[in-house]
Amino acid sequence: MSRLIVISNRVSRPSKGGEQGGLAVALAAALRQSRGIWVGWSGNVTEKFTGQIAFNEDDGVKTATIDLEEQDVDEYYNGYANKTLWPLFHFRIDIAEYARDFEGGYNRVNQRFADTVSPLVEPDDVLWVHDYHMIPLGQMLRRKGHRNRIGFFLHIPWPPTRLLVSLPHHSKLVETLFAYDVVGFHTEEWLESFRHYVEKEMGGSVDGDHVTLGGRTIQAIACPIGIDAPEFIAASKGEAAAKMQEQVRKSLQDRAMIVGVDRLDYSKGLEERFNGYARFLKDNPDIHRQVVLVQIAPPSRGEVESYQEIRATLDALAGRINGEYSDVDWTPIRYVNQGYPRDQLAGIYRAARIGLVTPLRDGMNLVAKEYVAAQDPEDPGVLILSRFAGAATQLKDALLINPYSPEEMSDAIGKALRMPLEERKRRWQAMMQIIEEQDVSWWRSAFAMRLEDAHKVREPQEA
Ligand SMILES: O=P(O)(O)OC[C@H]1O[C@H](O[C@H]2O[C@H](CO)[C@@H](O)[C@H](O)[C@H]2O)[C@H](O)[C@@H](O)[C@@H]1O
Ligand SMILES: O=c1ccn([C@@H]2O[C@H](COP(=O)(O)OP(=O)(O)O)[C@@H](O)[C@H]2O)c(=O)[nH]1
Repeated sequence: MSRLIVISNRVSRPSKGGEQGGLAVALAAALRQSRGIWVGWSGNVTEKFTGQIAFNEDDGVKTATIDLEEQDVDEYYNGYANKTLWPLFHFRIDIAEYARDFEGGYNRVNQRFADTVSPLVEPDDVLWVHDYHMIPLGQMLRRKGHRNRIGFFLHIPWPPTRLLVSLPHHSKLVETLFAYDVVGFHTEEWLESFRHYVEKEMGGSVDGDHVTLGGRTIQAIACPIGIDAPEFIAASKGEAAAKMQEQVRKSLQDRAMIVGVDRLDYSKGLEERFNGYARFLKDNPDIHRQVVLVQIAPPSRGEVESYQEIRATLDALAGRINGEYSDVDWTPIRYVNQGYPRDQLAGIYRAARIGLVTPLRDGMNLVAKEYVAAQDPEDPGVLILSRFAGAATQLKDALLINPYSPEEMSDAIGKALRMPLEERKRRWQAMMQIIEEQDVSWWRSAFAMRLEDAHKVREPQEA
């Protein structure tokens, strides 16, 4: 087995236990098996960039991290990644910011990562680069002479061509993807948009999974990420989950709970969700005191203005809805700005009659899969899912809705609350089958196999 080098903005530490995402779990297993290494930003800011690499080993996973300067964080992470690419790739060109400094900082930090990774790379290593923070990294590594297999996975949507062209130097950025051997997306829709851009905007060609530009052929594939299903099912039956479930149930006093769990991000559609729920309250005065929406929304990317704005909007909206509908002994929305470890989240999901997952646009959305996996098979809750989440392409037995429509959301909540046990079980079983079949290990192996094959394509190209 070749050694795996994973490179991503954030590096997860396995010993943090309950706070780990499925991605971290899957990659940690592969890194352990191959005695690989995970490279990324430490999350720390240093006065002057030194390039010094901090090596650590955490539960058998080796990590190599670097500190960044304040200007790097401003221009690369807060700037180009989260003020430019994130909104644009989530179709929000109205709030995307285009500044030369951001682009410069993004390229500078990617070059810092290339300089960090390069001396660690051995000829047989397989490299796997993750997400929109690191798009040009592969090209920078090729320029340093590395001929290894290098894959790239985009965890967020790929926007339609007519939106992508609003990015200054868009083709320069997209061209860098042709340094990779395999480029992965969560869904066929994002893949299709990528192919469309390459054909229409750059004059490239597409032949099945092979996409060619200027004599370079890469494999571009759709490969949806999954969760660590066995681990999550076990967590939902574990002690921490049971304790949390009991605590939540007691507080509900027999009311049906609707749960939302999202980073506090405008792409997650929280404003529209609150409005949809308010519409449900307006349409169903008889059910008022029988439901509670628990919205868990840990703050995210707080240095970015659009995130400060959505936070203020939601504070006001939750207050307004609660003010309008609350009674002395009932509050319709519990709005919680703190995060929970995943083993406790599993208990919260299990206590909820409805999982309300309504992003306006989302690469995948793992919360939707976790909600389903945490349910009691004998009495499962109902998932209401935005048709604009990547997860909707797999979880077709959820109640799929348009998150922009308060009426659709209101109707779906009513339908979910009334749904007979047999239908709930049937829908849950169908979703669970996919979640278990296409779990995170499946995702990792499927991508790794493509990367293995890709090398056979790459060699003749370079001969
Ligand atoms: O690192 P942050 O800036 O705090 O953001 C957290 C992560 O958010 C994004 O997640 C995406 O990846 C998920 C897994 O594939 C997917 O389910 C979800 O739809 C995406 O939004 C981001 O892409 C990650 O890089 C961030 O670490
Ligand atoms: O309080 C929280 C809220 C979320 N999460 C985890 O954060 C991830 C969110 O992933 P998702 O794909 O839904 O969205 P993203 O935030 O990556 O865009 C999921 O694994 C959640 O279990 C968590 O551990 N604690």
